[in-house]
Amino acid sequence: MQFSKWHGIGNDFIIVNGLQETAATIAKLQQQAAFFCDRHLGIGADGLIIVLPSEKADIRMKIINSDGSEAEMCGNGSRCFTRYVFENGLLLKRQMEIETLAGIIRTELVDGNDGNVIVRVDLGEPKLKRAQIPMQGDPNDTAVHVPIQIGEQTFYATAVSTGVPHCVIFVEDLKGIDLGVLGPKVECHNLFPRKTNVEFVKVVGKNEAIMKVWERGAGITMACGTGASATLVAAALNGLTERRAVIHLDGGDLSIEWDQNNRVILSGTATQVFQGKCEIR
Ligand SMILES: N[C@@H](CCC[C@H](N)C(=O)O)C(=O)O
Repeated sequence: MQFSKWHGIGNDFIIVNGLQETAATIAKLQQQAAFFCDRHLGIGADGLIIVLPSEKADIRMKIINSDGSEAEMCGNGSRCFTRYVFENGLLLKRQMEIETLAGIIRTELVDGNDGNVIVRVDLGEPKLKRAQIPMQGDPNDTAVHVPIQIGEQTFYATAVSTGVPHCVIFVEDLKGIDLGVLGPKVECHNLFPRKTNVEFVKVVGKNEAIMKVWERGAGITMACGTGASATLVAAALNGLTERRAVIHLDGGDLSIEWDQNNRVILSGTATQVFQGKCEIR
């Protein structure tokens, strides 16, 4: 089977054109996703993306995490997917509608100033998980910023879904956060019955923040597009940033805007690394 390896600022994916594969092969591929994503025994990636036909949109994206679980959506993956389907001639449109388990997202290929191709993703409206804790002074409203207890430590979390669940925690001392220890504890905290992606964030200006991510089903990754988007929404809601900001991640920067129509727009690069062939058993 032919595959391509792509990354969106270091968040990397194996992409397979499922349009030319049988349903049986796609099922096997999905079952073996964890093996293909394994960095020692397989190709190595944070996730596996399969291109499929859609009856509701131009095309469908299936995204499987490196542990084999299926995610509803993927921000960085959708940028890679958009360039992949365009450059391989599977869809000759610079603006496309992509069906995902989180609904239909809209993407657009845009020529950047520096010669880079930028992919813009309209993730739709963010959803807030409002805790049943009355806000001070307003008994009808409920908090978006809630305490979460991890061992001896109490953090304040803002839960936002941008297609997949995110728990955003603002901290002053990002270097003091042991992501490998705290990430899985927050991911599996009982506040999140379907688990969650986890972002620790230091805001460094009204239009700028630094983010580290522990992804549900993948662990520490160099970047997360829906996570950077959830971070911007959480920061703006908490009055920490404006509604447009650059989020700095280990693999590079993403530009996020939460526009006046309540839609979250993510922009960044998508890069092909190599192509190859693998055997499906
Ligand atoms: N890396 C992604 C998110 C992928 C899905 C996530 N691990 C989940 O299970 O929710 C992104 O760029 O958004």
